[in-house]
Amino acid sequence: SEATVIKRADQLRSRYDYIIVGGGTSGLVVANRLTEDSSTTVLVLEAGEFDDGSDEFIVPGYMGKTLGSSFDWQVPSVPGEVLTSSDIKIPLGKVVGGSSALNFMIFDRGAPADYNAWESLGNIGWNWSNLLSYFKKSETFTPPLTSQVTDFDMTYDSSSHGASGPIHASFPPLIYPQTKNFVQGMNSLGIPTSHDQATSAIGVYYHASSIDPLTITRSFAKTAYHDPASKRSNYHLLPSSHVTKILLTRSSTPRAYSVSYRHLNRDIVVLARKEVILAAGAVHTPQILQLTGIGPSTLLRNLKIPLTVDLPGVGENFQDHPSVQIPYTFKNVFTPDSWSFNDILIATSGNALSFLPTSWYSPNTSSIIAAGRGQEGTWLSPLTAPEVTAGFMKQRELLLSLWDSEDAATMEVATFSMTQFQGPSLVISLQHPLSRGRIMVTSKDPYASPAVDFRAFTNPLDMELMIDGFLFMRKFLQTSSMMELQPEEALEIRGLETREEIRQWLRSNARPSFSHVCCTASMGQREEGGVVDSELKVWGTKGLRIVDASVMPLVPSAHLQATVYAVAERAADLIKGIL
Ligand SMILES: Cc1cc2nc3c(=O)[nH]c(=O)nc-3n(C[C@H](O)[C@H](O)[C@H](O)COP(=O)(O)OP(=O)(O)OC[C@H]3O[C@@H](n4cnc5c(N)ncnc54)[C@H](O)[C@@H]3O)c2cc1C
Repeated sequence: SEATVIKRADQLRSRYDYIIVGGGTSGLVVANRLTEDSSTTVLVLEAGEFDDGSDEFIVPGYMGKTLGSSFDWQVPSVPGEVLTSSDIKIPLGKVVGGSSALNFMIFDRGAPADYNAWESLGNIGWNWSNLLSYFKKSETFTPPLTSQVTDFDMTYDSSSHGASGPIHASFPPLIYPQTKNFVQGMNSLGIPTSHDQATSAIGVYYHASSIDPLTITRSFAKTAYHDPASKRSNYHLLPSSHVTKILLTRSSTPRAYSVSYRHLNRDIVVLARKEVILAAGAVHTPQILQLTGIGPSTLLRNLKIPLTVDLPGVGENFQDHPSVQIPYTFKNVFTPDSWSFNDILIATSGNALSFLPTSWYSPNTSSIIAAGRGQEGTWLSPLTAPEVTAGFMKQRELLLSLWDSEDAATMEVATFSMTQFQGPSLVISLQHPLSRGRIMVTSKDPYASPAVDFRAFTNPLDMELMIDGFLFMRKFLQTSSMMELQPEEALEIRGLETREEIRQWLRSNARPSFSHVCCTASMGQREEGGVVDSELKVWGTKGLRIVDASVMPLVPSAHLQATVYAVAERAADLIKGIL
C-alpha cells in the first residue's frame, strides 16, 4: 500500500487542490473521498509515521499495547481544579490512521437526540436523519454469529447499518460468558436491551467493534480509507510532516493558500489551489489555528502572535466524557477452559455497554434539573469571552432538556477486561457534561504542547450525576446476575456512605477523559463562539475548513469514532459541493 506514498518532500508537487493537515481518522476519510475524482489532487501531511506493521496494532487482544509508544502523542494536561487526579497524559494517535490506530475499537453511535441537538444550536443540516446516511456510508456491518444470537440473546437490525462502507463493524467470534451477567443485571433493574443500538442507543447492548471479520484484525482509517486511495496518482501522503501553521492572504477576508511544515529537519511550504483542510484532531487543530493567528485576540496579543482573525471560540468548548473505574474484584470470573491462547487474542474485552437516561439511575433527577435551570453562574473559565458564554447558555438549556429526557443518556456503564485475572472492570462515564474545558497555546513554539485544561466537574451538577452513577453501581452489583460473579467491593470504597464521602473519593479517583476529546473548534454562530459555519468553513476566512472531532458542538453519548467517520463523510460531500 505504500508504493505510491511519497517518501521525500522533493517528490511532491509544488501545488495541490487540497492540503489535508493530519492523516488521522477524519483526514483519511476526506482524502479518500476527494481523490475519487481523478482530476482532484490531494496532499495529506501527517506528523506521525506509518505503523510498524506489528500485531500490537491489529490484533484485538493486544489493544492498548501501543499506548505510550512513539506512535502516541501523550499530551500532558493541566492539573484539575476539582479533580486532584487529573494531570494525566492524554493518548492520541501520532501515526497514519491517527487515533483510529490506537483506539479500543468500540463502534457505536449516539442517540438521535444527541445529533438533533447540533441542529437546534443553529447548525443547519446537522441532524440525525442526515447523519444516518453517512453512518451507513462509512460502514460494512456483519451481524453476530447465529450461535451468539442464541447463546447471548443478541438482537440486531441490518437495515440500520451500512452494507458496503470502508469500515468493518462486527462482533468478535468469542465473547466472554460473563458479559451476559452484565446485560441480565441491567435488565433486572428495568433497563431494557436495545434491539439495535445503531438507531436506538439507549439501554444495554452488545456493541460491535471495528474489526474485519475475515481476518479478525483492526479495521481503521489506514486500512479502510488510505490503502485504497494510495493506488491513485492524485493522492499523496507525506508522513513525518509536522504542520506548524497555515498561511493566509492579507486581504479583508483572508484566504488560506499554503501550509508550512517541518519534514526531516527542513521547513517546507506547499501551496493549496482550493482549500486547506484541518484534520489534526481536537487537541492540535485549535493549536494550529492559534499559531496561525486565528483565535482569542487577548491570548494572541499576549503571546505576540499576529492576529489574522479574532475568533474567541478557538480552543474553547472543550468536552470529553469524565469517567471512573468502580473498583471491584470478581471471584467467579473466568476464561472458558476450551479457549486457546489464540482465542483470547481474538476476543475483545468487555463487549457490552449500557447508556442510561438520568431518571433511570438518579433518584434526584428533578431536583438536579431544577438546580440546573436556576444556575446563575456558568462555571466557565474567567478568561472566556462573552460570545462563548452566550453560546454556552444556549447549550445549557438544551443539555438540561436532554438530562430530563428518556431519549438521551447522561451516564454510560462500560465493562472492560473480562479476563480471569482482572475481572470485569466497570467504568462509569458522564455523557453530556455541563463543565467546559479549554485548550490554549502557551507560546509561539509549534512543537510545544498547548495547555490542555479539561476543567472536569467544575460545574457542580456534573458531580451530582456522577455520585448518583456511583450509587447506582452498588445497586447493580447486588443484582442476582452480578452476584453470581461474586463481586467484592475494594476496601477503598467500602466505607463510603455519604454523598460528601463519595464526592471526595471521586475527586481523587475520577479521570477527566474517556479518550473522547472534542468540540474545540465547534460549529456554531460566530456571535455564539462558533469557529466553523454549518459548511465547516472557518468564520472570517476563505479556503479553510475543519473536518475532525473539533467541530462537534456537543459530545454525543457514544464512543466517538463512528461519529467522527460520519461527520468526515458528510464533510467530504460538503467540500465536493454536492450537498
Ligand atoms: C486510546 C484511545 C481509545 C479510544 N477508544 C475508542 C473506542 O473504543 N471507540 C471509539 O469509538 N472511539 C475511541 N476513541 C476515540 C476515537 O478514536 C477518536 O475520537 C477519533 O479517532 C478522533 O479522530 P480525529 O480525526 O478527530 O483525530 P485523530 O484520529 O487523532 O487524527 C489526528 C491526526 O492529526 C495528526 N496531527 C496532529 N497534529 C499535527 C500536526 N501539527 N501536523 C501534522 N499532523 C498532525 C495526528 O498525528 C493524527 O494522525 C479512542 C481514542 C483513544 C486515543
